[in-house]
Amino acid sequence: MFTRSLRTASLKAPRGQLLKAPIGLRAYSKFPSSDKKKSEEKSNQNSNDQKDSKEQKKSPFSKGYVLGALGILAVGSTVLASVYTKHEPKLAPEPKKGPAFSDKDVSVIFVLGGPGSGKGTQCGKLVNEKGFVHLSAGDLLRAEQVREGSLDGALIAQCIKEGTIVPQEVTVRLLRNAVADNVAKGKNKFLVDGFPRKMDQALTFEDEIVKSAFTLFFECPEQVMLDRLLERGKTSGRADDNIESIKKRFRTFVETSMPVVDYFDKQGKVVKLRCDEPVDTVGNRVKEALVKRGIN
Ligand SMILES: Nc1ncnc2c1ncn2[C@@H]1O[C@H](COP(=O)(O)OP(=O)(O)OP(=O)(O)O)[C@@H](O)[C@H]1O
Ligand SMILES: O=c1ccn([C@@H]2O[C@H](COP(=O)(O)O)[C@@H](O)[C@H]2O)c(=O)[nH]1
Repeated sequence: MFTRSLRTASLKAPRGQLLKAPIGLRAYSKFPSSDKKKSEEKSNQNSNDQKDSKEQKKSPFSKGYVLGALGILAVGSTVLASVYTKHEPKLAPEPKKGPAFSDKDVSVIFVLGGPGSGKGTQCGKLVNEKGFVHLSAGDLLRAEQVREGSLDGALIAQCIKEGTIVPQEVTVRLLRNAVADNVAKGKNKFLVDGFPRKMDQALTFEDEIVKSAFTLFFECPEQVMLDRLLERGKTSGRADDNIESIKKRFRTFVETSMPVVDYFDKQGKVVKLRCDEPVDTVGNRVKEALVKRGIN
């Protein structure tokens, strides 16, 4: 009530004069008026009210009708909604897709080992002697890094320099494309070199591309690898063949990549080879290991 009177206060009028404010406000007006005026006003008010109530009875859009209709609509829509919710079909879980290729048609050997253990060198020999396709994850990343229009170039460059692992989405995508391109050309024997370097990569590759046949693991003392990499760094032009990056790569290898080797080892799928001997000696060991696994 006080609030309503306050609202009328802005309507300035001489003392005793009726304010031309809306009906609701007039009722709360504090300004005095004569009795006659009061009774005239009251009778006007009553006749207005009677008119209103007659009109309300006549019109289908009167307050009562509208409120009633709205109520019916509200109840009806609630009932309908509950019926439809009950019968709404539940979303079926997405079916698991499985690898793109069967390991009966496509043969993948993972080649792992510390940086500088000689993976690339031995893969090169097997390409010439056994007709494998050599896919080096590092080479694919380096090519992507400098590819015009690549969105991942800067990220790849930073990971390589820091010796960290590029997010799997990037590397798995590059490998998936490379495998598919080669399969389309009728090639089906792959050496996947320097991959998987992290557990998520191993799981995604085997879930989405193809299950690996086994892993060749090159064991090599750290000092030997260091000497080889520093020597290679004199001519390789690689951003990570320097002492700072090499130390970081060694740490990543032990902390992040060795768990992958252990994971496959527990499945009996790792062939371990010493590789701190001349290239051809190591090469012969590799070939013997392949023969033992049925690859001639
Ligand atoms: N058995 C070996 N004896 C001596 N030197 C070797 C031997 N194998 C490879 N090398 C040399 O060591 C260096 C590293 O070899 P390679 O590039 O094959 O290693 P990697 O494991 O592929 O390294 P990264 O993981 O860094 O690419 C090369 O300069 C290579 O010529
Ligand atoms: O699966 C991978 C493989 C490589 N990287 C990055 O590339 C460099 C160099 O790899 P090399 O096999 O020695 O050529 C490696 O240190 C990683 O930074 C990767 O992220 N994921």
